[in-house]
Amino acid sequence: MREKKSMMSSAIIQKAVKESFLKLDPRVMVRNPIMFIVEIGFLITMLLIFVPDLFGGTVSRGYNLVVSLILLFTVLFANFAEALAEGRGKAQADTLKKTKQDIKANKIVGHHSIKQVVSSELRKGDVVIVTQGEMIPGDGEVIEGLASVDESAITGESAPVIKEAGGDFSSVTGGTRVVSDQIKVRITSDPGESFLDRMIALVEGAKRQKTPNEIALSTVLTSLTLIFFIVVVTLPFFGNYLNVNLEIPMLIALLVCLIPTTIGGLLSAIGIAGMDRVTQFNVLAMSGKAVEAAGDINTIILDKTGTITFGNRMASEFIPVGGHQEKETAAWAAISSLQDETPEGRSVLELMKKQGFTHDAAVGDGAEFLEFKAETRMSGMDLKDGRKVRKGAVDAVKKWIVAQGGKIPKDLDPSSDRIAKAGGTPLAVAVDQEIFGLIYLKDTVKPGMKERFEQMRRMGIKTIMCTGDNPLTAATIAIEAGVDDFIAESKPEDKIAVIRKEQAEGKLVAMTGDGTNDAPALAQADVGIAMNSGTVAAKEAANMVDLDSDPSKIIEVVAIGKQLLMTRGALTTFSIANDIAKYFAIIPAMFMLAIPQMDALNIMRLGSPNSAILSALIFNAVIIPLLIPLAMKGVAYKPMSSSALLQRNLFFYGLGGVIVPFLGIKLIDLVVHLWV
Ligand SMILES: Nc1ncnc2c1ncn2[C@@H]1O[C@H](COP(=O)(O)OP(=O)(O)OP(=O)(O)O)[C@@H](O)[C@H]1O
Ligand SMILES: [K+]
Ligand SMILES: [Mg+2]
Repeated sequence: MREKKSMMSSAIIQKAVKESFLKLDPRVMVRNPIMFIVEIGFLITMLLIFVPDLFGGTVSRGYNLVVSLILLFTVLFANFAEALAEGRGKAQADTLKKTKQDIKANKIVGHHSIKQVVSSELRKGDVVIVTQGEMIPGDGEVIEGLASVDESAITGESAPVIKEAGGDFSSVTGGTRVVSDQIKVRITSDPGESFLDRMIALVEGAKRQKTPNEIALSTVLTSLTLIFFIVVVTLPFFGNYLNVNLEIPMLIALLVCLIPTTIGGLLSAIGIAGMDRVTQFNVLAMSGKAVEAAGDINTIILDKTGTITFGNRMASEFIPVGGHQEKETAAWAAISSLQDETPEGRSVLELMKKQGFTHDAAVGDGAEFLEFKAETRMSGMDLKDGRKVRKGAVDAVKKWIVAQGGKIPKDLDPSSDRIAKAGGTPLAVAVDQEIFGLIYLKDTVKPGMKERFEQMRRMGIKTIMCTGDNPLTAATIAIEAGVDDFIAESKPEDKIAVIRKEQAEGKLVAMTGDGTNDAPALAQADVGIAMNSGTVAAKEAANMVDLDSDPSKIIEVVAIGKQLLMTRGALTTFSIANDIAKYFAIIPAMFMLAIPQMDALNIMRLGSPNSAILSALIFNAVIIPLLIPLAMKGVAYKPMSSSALLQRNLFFYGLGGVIVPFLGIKLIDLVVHLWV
């Protein structure tokens, strides 16, 4: 995916040329009513080449030939724009399809036996073992072990990433390769529904649907076309009344010049290219609608761990409280983590070993494990002898202790505040009614966050950090990262509540997250961006997946969305403004053909009525390919408020749209007039 910087290869261009002819098929053309009318115009004038007086006209075969050729090229240019925009995605899809071969899989059957199957036989729920050097046969979740995985086939990033059971780094993608160790993976998708399948369909544009914005604009443009059609069709009656004979090819030329062919020809290319820019950015957008919504976002919700910080929260210190000893704190912390497969849990056991502490190994026998839940914000063990061991967020453990009639040691809060003020996460360790101490989980803010959030502020976007962590840690990280606001101790439902509240105020909300606990909020947000490193649940709930797992990339996604909306707006403005000049070229010419005394109307001083009409028509055709680069690359975007941008663009493309064709038509006429 990453080898895609070169904008257009000659292979893509060749293919697009071929496609532009194939798209002439009327069954394809009707989907674009504006260009379909041009195609009909082409067919009628072509007919007139052979039977010039079919409608009683006097226009020569040669003139009809020229008009019909210009119309043909107008349609071909529009088709070419669309085919070119589709081209890169199709080429990428071909590369991805090569990745998607049948992979050998070691499926676990029964209790311990392993059966070799091919990846296409795997179903949701199957468990496979993948060892160093092997390809992961399907999308899934690591349920046991830890391995480094080369995901370059999907993300283009060559550095391997660590995948491990439990926590937010457990999801693996089919078609990627394990480069060290061994993992047990539970398959989460049926054949044909994998991430790679979805990705292929996306870049191929197979499932491309028009966005609501696009549909609205198409409707307006089609209505405009209909109005012009009615005007042009009724013109001959006026002509009759004035005793002026208006020729059919001239009327067709007039109609084609008046209807918004520029935007009509480029509209779908703009949309496809916008989606493509997002993909080039290593973000998979499930719909164009999401990309456009990103362009209008007012608020962004981010989670803290793994999004703003690196998220590899490691235990770094045991801090005893209430007169206990460090070794007791370490031992109970370890016991609470014996079966805790989260990175946090495992780091507790590692720290205990590193610091030379031990715990009574027999304590864990026959104990019942309570896995970490975002709702309880605790994990632990119910021991066989009835004792309950817990570790978790300090406020959660405090509540648990109080509920059992226990007391909170005086030195707990000062110690936990010290950790929190340093940006760390304190976990309290408790047994029954007693708190033994704290675990200091360290985490670091990713570099460059402050600048990025500052950029968002300039775009007029508010950033809110939502974390399950305590208010003090949250405040420290919020200040360090430079977010506008934060919400601490938030459970999954609180994240949704924040989003709903913003939405109720009429705001469009984006959310980035990686955890299973983020999934509901990702679904509720107008734009939900999941990290590729995140859990399967998060990725399924979101409408975009960032393959690089870089949450700050949301800025670029917003910028691309804005750029897409702006490009469409700018070219629509340009297209409609354009028609004014054509009007001044064609209308006088038509009447001058019939009433030579109307020469005063020829304000553009064009060579002859016939050359004026051809020049306007040629300009109308060539402006489409000339604008293809702009449609594909998008108009320039700088972070500033939407209204300032809108004014700037209206001025630039509106005025430009009026002036450019006057110059263009005049120039073309200087040449065309030599022959006509
Ligand atoms: N394995 C664990 N055992 C016990 N408690 C934990 C464990 N992991 C995290 N916690 C506690 O639960 C809180 C919420 O953790 P979680 O990872 O769900 O946060 P979150 O809502 O995703 O927010 P963020 O990811 O932004 O920190 C943590 O701040 C921590 O205090
Ligand atoms: K036009
Ligand atoms: Mg999280």
